[in-house]
Amino acid sequence: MSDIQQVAKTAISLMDLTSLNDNDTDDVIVRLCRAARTPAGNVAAVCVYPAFIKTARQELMGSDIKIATVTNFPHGSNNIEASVQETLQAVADGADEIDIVFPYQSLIAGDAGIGAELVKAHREACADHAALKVIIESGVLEKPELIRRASEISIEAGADFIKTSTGKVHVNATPEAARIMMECIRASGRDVGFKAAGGVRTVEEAKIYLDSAVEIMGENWISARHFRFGASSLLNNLLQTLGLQTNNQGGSY
Ligand SMILES: O=C[C@H](O)COP(=O)(O)O
Repeated sequence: MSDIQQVAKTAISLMDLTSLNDNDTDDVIVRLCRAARTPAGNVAAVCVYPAFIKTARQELMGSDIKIATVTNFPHGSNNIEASVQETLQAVADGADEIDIVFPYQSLIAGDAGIGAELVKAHREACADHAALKVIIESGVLEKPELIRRASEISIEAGADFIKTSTGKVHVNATPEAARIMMECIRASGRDVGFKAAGGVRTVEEAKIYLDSAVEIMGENWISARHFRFGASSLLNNLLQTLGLQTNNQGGSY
């Protein structure tokens, strides 16, 4: 197996195979869950809207593939009570992982406190039942000091992962933001993971993030416990890199 094929195989095992479209249906999510079991091994998780947790649960029963969902999504409101209700419901419905959007607009406006409070409240809501992944929307925060601040606040408040992006804004994951975020994880000394999400579509792009992760966190850190790709359109490219046939010609979920 060539180096790039090894990257493709690793990236499959680290993928949150995502469908977060307004026109998603049960059928779309069933197909997503079937695609999640690839000839090169299972992806780490599927990521779906809360309305489809039960469908995914049923389809993935008996597999090791986690069910991730999104709350406070995609705008990152500062409404703690409403967003916590969404998370509690998602956990009750059987989500294994909750990707919440940090109130990034509040941080840009100078309020760091609300982000800390919101993440802490979601930490409590997830308790030991679900992993908490915090989306900081790095492309909108834009400035390195804001990306750093949102990462530090989220880590301090109990995030299990920090995640770059919703995939719903103009600038999503970038290698620069990824480096800043992983450097914050390293500096914190905490057992926190990183998720590059939004706009990652090729094995070559995936390799850039993995190379940075190895450089900053070390090779042993790379596993689904610590590193994920959130992607709707990466899987076909990885399977093609491995010389495996795919039925989904569109390459996008
Ligand atoms: O969390 C994952 C993102 O929403 C996926 O974004 P993407 O559709 O650009 O791959």
